[in-house]
Order: sequence, then structure tokens, then C-alpha cells
Amino acid sequence: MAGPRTLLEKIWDDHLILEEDGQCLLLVGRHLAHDGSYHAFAALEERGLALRRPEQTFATPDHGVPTISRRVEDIADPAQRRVVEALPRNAAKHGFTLFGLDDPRQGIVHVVGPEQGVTQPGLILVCGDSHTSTHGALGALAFGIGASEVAHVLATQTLWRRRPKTMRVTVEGERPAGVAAKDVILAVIARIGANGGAGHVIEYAGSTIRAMSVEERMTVCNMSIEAGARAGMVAPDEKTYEYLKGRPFAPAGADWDAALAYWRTLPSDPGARFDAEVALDAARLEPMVTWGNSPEDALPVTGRVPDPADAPSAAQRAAWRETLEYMGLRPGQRLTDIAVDQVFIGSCTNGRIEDLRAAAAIARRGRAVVPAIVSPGSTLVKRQAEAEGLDRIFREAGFEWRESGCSMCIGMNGDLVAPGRRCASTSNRNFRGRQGRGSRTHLMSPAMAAAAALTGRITDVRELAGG
Ligand SMILES: CC(C)[C@H](C(=O)O)[C@@H](O)C(=O)O
Ligand code: SF4
Repeated sequence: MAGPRTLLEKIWDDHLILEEDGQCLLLVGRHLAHDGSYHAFAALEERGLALRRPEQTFATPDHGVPTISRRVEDIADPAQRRVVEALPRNAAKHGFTLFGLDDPRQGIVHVVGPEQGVTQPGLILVCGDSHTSTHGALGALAFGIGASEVAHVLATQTLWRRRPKTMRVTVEGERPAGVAAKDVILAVIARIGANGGAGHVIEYAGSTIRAMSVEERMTVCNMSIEAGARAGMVAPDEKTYEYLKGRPFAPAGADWDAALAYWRTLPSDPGARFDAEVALDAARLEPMVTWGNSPEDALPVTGRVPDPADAPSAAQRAAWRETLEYMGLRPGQRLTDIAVDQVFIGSCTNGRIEDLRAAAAIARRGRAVVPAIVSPGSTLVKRQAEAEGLDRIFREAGFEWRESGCSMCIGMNGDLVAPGRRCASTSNRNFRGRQGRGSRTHLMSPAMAAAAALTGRITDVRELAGG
């Protein structure tokens, strides 16, 4: 392809094996697996196939693992327990790398990949999980695939895909105090809608994104899928290289130099064309919180619950009404008047060390008045937090300090929000029943979630911070 190219187009072209009837056969660089990848291994087995490239698959159990201990016996649901137990069996049988339940490198697969240096710029990285988009923060093309596609990758290390469209989301300017990466992505989704990125891969660009740490970029890319996009990515830069250097599975020595030379060629060329462009002004952003059952239902914390009477269409009016009913909210109610029953800090969106530091900085200002749990995104994050004394801050403020896993983001391990209960959560999905049947979820940043724990209601963190 001649002319200036985008980051996505460069990675695509470099991994294209052949193109037929609009379908591209791509060479996959890394495949990540978790306990839920169980079905794909079963499908492989059924056909008597071996792993084509076991050294390019890395796995860790996350969805079903207990957070009260590291014992599989503590997984209440026997089916879930069998799924978690199958992963080490499959690793032994097929010879891929496993960060098992008792391994300090265990964690949520999207936290572990970057942490171990498995995720690298310029790679195609796939996993049977929608939030694989997280890894795009390092300049990889990373996306979730279905179980039959996982089996295809296991057997061939390749994947069929149509060329996606490209969208650039440019965020410029300095973020005001109290505005986290989570607020930036919630604002993006509120702007373009939960379907706004459909068919596109989003590249996040602009001075606000460049100023973000690699971990903050992960929070942004993580939720690309909640904007309907196929993937999200950020061009690699010096921060990316500094983040990766010396990580266990990152290239070293001469390989590092060669990799670095290649990575530097990846950022979108000046003049590269995107199919869609969106621009946001960071200086105008506020801490965000969701009120409904779609991540697009996000508003500045200073706002009020929308009135269905103001909905743009009759269909939307009916939908908002049902949402308010489910969420137990009144039109026009101040968001900061909404009482919460509990708080969850963790997940692949906001379970990294910087997230825990931000939450702890608020937690140390008071005491939780509602149950609050903190589940670090990986066991290494947990250890790091403990080395920094964050666990003590949380415990002294009455927060529960748990083991690492998906936990209350989805509740597959039994960490559930009870029917009708309201949870302030740092996770990425507020769908009906997401945290348990009848559960009500409000998405927000780690500092905002910690603030909600201290007051028992949705709280503007800017009122607690400072001082
Ligand atoms: C269970 C799993 C496959 C699912 C996903 O694909 O994302 C989960 O991680 C989620 O966040 O909803
Ligand atoms: S933490 Fe939540 S969003 Fe992330 S992989 Fe686990 S269940 Fe999915």
C-alpha cells in the first residue's frame, strides 16, 4: 500500500498472509488464555489437534478464581471450579506457559500480559475475551475472539479477519485535577455512543493521551469495546519502551535493539487518513459516573439523572424509563444524592498499581461506611501494593483486601452484588445483572469509587481530594 499509513494498517500489512474475498488471513503473534478458554481446548482435543506454536500462548486463571484465598476448594460453583482446574491440565498437556493460581505472576489476563512483557508493540495479540483491547495501549493490534476462533488460533497460529475501518479519537489539553483516564474514556463513550465505534479500530491520539502513563492508556483502550469498537490502540512511544524494557518476556540484548528499531516505524504517518475522526477537549472534562445500564449512560458527577421526557426519541424514552426503573432512580435526582450499598475496586480496567494508589490516596482520608472490596489486578500488583503499604491504608479505612481475579466485575467466582443492591465499581460494564442478578452498577474511576465508600453515596472526588 503506497502513501501514508496508520498504525493499524502497518501492523495489518506486516501480518497479512493472504487475502481472499475480502477476508484476510493474519499471523497471530501472541495468544492469551484464561480459565474461560476451556471450550477452545476441548474443541481442539475433539479434533485430535496439537498446538501449532505453544510458545506463543500464555495463560492465567482469572474469571472463576476465588479472591478470599488461592484454594480452588473455595470456588463455590462446582462447574466453575472444574473450568479453573482444567487450565493447568491443558498447560501440561499442550506445553504453553501458565501463570497458575499459586504463581505470583497470576492475575487478570489483561493485566498480566503487559506486566510480563508478553504484550508488545506491533504484534497481533488475541484472546477469547472482549477486553483484549486493553493491550492496544502498547501499540499492539489486540482484540477478543470467539471460542471457535481461539481453537483456530491454537491449531494454526492464524486467524481470518475482514479489514476494519479506522477511527482516530484525538484528546487534546491538560486534564483538570480529579479527572482520571477512566473519566476520559467514559466521556468518549458518552460522546460517540456504545455503538459509535462499530466496525472500527480506534487509535487514541493527542497531547492528553501522550501525557498519560502506559497504565492509564490501558484503562482507555480497555473500554474501546464498550464504544462498540473492534480494538483500541495508542502509538508506541518512549514511555512504552521504558515500560517494557527488562520485563520477563520482552526482547533483550540485540533482540531488543532490533525490536525497538521496528517499533519506532509503527506510529501513524503524518497525513495518514482515518475513516472517522472524533475530537475531545480534556480541559472541559469532569469526573464521570454512569447512571444506566450501558457505558454510554455516563455523565459528569455534577449532573442529574436524565428525565425520560427529554429523551431524543420515543424508543429512547421507553428505554430510559425502564433503565431508571431497574436502577431505582428518579428523573432529575442529583447523581451525588444516590446512596450506594457497596464498592468494588479492581478489574482489568482499573486494577493496576496506579489505580490502587489513586484509590488509597482517597481511602486514607476517612473510613468506609459501606462494604468495600479491593481486588488487585494481579498477584504482582498485590505484592507491589503491599510493599508500598497500600493494603494497610485500605484495611485501616475498613476496605477488604482480597486476592487477584475478575472478582466482582462479573461475579463468576461468587463475589456478587445482591439483587437490588447498588455498587460503585471501577469495572467496565454496567449491564443489567452484570455483578449479580438484579445488581445495580455505577461505573467510575478508582478515586471516585473510594470516595463513594467513605460517604456511602456517589461523591465528587474533588470535594474530598486536596488538603
Ligand atoms: C467471560 C468473558 C469471555 C467476558 C468477555 O468476553 O469479556 C468477560 O471477561 C467480560 O468482561 O464480560
Ligand atoms: S476483569 Fe471483568 S472485564 Fe476484565 S476480563 Fe475479567 S470479567 Fe472481563
